[in-house]
Amino acid sequence: MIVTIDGVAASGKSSVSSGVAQALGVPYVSSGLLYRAATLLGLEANLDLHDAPQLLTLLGTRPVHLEPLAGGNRVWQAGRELTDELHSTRVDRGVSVVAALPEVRAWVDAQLRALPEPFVAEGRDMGTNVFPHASHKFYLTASARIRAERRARERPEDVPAIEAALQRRDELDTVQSAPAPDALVIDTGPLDLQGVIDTILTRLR
Ligand SMILES: Nc1ncnc2c1ncn2[C@@H]1O[C@H](COP(=O)(O)OP(=O)(O)O)[C@@H](O)[C@H]1O
Ligand SMILES: Nc1ccn([C@H]2C[C@H](O)[C@@H](COP(=O)(O)OP(=O)(O)O)O2)c(=O)n1
Repeated sequence: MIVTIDGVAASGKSSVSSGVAQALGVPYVSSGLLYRAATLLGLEANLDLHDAPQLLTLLGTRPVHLEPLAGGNRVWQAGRELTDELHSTRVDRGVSVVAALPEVRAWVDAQLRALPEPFVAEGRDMGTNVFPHASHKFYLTASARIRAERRARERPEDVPAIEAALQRRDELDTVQSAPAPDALVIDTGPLDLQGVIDTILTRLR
């Protein structure tokens, strides 16, 4: 069984997926972390993030491994854990450029499709492109202001700056961010985290 939870940036995908996965007793898979890891390694190597061949060569020589756990995903590059460095502002700024490269998307998709079922997969195109055969699909939304207010509780930046960065990323990610036609779209604005998790679990049962 595969459950997909897609949605815009900071809509609650990873928190909701973790809650749903724990209730189901299965791992969740955070696909965005692989795009973030590719971005971090590219930045550290001083690569032009638009340069797909160079990035793919780098990822070939420094393989990245995603560890999907129900409580939280971890990302490794050989013996080095990258997880804590993947949500920095510089990775946020670069990741949409890297995620727009078809070669990088193919690199991510191959890793995701090799994972053993069952799991909950979250990202942008889990229900449309990567797992179109998934049994249950969800798509999370909320206004940019509400999402920025939620993120501001995690980061030392003010709400207008986060809101502007989220809107910029929404625009850059539009191509791969459409909901699957068979996805249930949930406006998370009026709901708390548990409310979103319960909406999904009710639908699954
Ligand atoms: N429905 C909700 N109500 C309130 N806060 C939420 C809700 N969903 C998510 N959050 C909070 O918003 C922040 C962003 O959620 P996160 O799961 O990281 O989103 P994403 O994976 O889509 O970027 C987190 O601090 C999370 O706890
Ligand atoms: N399946 C996916 C997952 C993420 N991406 C892109 C889009 C986002 O800008 C980045 C980071 O995704 P991530 O889900 O970690 O980002 P947010 O938590 O939503 O801010 O990767 C994608 O294109 N396709």
